Amino acid sequence: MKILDFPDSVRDRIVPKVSGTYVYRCLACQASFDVGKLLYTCPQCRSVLMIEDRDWDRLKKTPGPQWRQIFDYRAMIHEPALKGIYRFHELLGAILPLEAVIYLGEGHTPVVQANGRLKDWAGRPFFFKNDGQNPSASFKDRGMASAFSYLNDLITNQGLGHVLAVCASTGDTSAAAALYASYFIQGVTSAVLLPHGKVTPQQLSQPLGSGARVIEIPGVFDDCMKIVEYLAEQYPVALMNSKNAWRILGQESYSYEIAQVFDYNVTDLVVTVPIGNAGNITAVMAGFLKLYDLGIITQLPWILGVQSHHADPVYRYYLEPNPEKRVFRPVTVRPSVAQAAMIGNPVSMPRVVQLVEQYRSIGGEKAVQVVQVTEQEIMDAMLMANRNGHIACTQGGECLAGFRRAVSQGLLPEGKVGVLDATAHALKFAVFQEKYFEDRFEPEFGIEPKMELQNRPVLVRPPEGVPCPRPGTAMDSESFRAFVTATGDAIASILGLRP
Ligand SMILES: N[C@@H](CCOP(=O)(O)O)C(=O)O
Repeated sequence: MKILDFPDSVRDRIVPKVSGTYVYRCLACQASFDVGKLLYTCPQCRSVLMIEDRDWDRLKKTPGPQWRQIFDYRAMIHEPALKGIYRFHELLGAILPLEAVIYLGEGHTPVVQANGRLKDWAGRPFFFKNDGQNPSASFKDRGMASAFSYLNDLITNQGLGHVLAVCASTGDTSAAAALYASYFIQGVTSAVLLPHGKVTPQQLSQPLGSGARVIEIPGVFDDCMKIVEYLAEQYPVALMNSKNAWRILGQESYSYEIAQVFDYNVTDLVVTVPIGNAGNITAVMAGFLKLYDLGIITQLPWILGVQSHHADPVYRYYLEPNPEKRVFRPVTVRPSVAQAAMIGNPVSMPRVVQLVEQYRSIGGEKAVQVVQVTEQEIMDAMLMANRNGHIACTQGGECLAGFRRAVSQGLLPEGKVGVLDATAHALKFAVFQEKYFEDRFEPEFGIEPKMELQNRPVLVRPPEGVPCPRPGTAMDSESFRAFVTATGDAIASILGLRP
């Protein structure tokens, strides 16, 4: 749609202008710092940072209904920079000129309703939001679009020289960082740090294919994270993990899209996310709080965080009902099929603590809840989902298992509707499906495959004496007919077909 075709009420707001004053805000000491340079922790007290718009209140001059119109109409303009997360430019990147935006097709992922069978299994109606349909096949692309657009602005407009983008990863973050870095013609290269043997082959192939330097170390993600934090403190590198507050801003788009898809009526929704490094739940809460503050939504949806019993520090923290008595203790993780969330010391924990408090102060105690699920539940739920038309990864399975668990524990009253985060594409985690189907899980996972959820290929050969096709060798038509008939009949018998 051309600018002149938009209604007068929104026309001059469709293409956003640079506005606002962004600062890094330290969550502990409240000091603020210029966003003109890369910063990941507070130089004064070393706590994590969030990005704050000092001129936020200017956005309140636009009433909520008008914001909704602007965002809805913006979906109709053919401007690449506004096709992805920057449809919500004013909320997550107001200081960035559109020319700096890196758009690789991220965002606006499908929201797919569960069919009746799956709804009954879960106990409540729900939708999956398929973030595996992002360009590198996970939700991390949202945050990377933001962090790399910011880098692009520093390079093109603020004289930053060559940047080495580094990250620690369980797989998805590295795939996304390497993909976005590879888009730059000059100025940015990437190096990713992975725990050796704890990333699926599909995930390992992604940064390799994008040309990143891939470094593996013994240990788990938490160990890799400590090393990249050290690198970011000691060397001139750009840290692309969600410790980087620009990542959080981009991931807020997940909430904005949910609000938009549900016509900004999110009152009954239970937005369900797995918790790993906790950047995602941070961004989701921050996003809905911003929408609420601007009157774009009138009530906050509930948030349900889910953790495996093999990596559950956040769940344990909130087990203590008295906020005064809560103490955060990192845990030593055990093997998890929800490998992306196999994290014992989430870097965003201080952000979570503050945002949960803020969120609950508006939405009530139940507005944020955290549940724990078993590895068995995660696998069973993922397979159930995918047998009912979805493409959920193991973390998507974790969400469904958590949602179902919350229903069975009476945490989600009648009338609530889930929106579950399928954080990555199922294909990235196919190894766990294979282990389940072939009953090859190592004992520490504690997973007993259920026969009704297993599936194996069946090799059908024609009976002795019937010729078989061989690659590169032509068959005469009579032999080929004999092969088709014998094999077809054998398959029909397996499938129980009658002529
Ligand atoms: N699961 C993550 C872990 C790192 O996450 P980040 O969002 O903090 O960068 C991954 O895919 O690596």
